[in-house]
Amino acid sequence: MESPTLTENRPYTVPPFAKECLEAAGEAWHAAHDHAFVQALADGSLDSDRFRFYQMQDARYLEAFADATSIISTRCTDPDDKLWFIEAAQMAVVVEQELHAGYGEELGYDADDVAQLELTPNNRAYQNHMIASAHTGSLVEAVAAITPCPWLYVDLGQQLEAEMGEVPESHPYAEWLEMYRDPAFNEYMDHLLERLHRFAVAADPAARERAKELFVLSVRYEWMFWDQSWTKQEWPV
Ligand SMILES: Cc1ncc(CN)c(N)n1
Repeated sequence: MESPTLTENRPYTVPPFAKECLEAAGEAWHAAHDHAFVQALADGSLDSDRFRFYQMQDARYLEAFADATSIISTRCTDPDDKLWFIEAAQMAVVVEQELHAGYGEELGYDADDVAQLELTPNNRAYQNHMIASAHTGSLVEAVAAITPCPWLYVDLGQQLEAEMGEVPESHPYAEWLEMYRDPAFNEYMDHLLERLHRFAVAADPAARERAKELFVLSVRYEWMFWDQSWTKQEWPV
């Protein structure tokens, strides 16, 4: 089935700059949706070792996402923007803790195991990319680098919902699938994409171009995150 990911049909507003970013990411966006890890996660055939690998790396990734959004909050001058990014950081930490509590118990790891985990090359590179953009980019660049994280998953959750319908209780990854199709994310996306667009309008053309590049890089890193979990990536030396 052709993924509906580049169409206009989303239950939240996609302002012009966000649309430009999405179009720039085109092929990588589709590739991330179509990765073998995602297909296996959706049809339930993914082995639990790969899922465990993904979840543990992801718990650490979400800590970096929370750090990046916290840094962005310090760079916002508008109090509503500041608060929104603080809340986004808080939400990422809460989600991470829920993942530990739920899948951690089932898959046999705890918060200490996650803390001691060696990050894969791809995870480390993605984290550094977000944190560096948050520190050194203009506001629109900083936000562009963190946007694919929620957007790609929300898009994927809604695409899978359209394809699969209700998730059977017996599905091994039902909780994960249910989480990213939660309609509460539509409001989150409205707020995030509105800010991305507003910061782009306030930026100069060169910063807008750089922001688009950072957005595309994050989409590529999203593909690489699935891939590292599929191959259980290790450092080559
Ligand atoms: C790597 C990654 N990207 C996105 C998400 C969804 N917030 C996540 N949990 N992990």
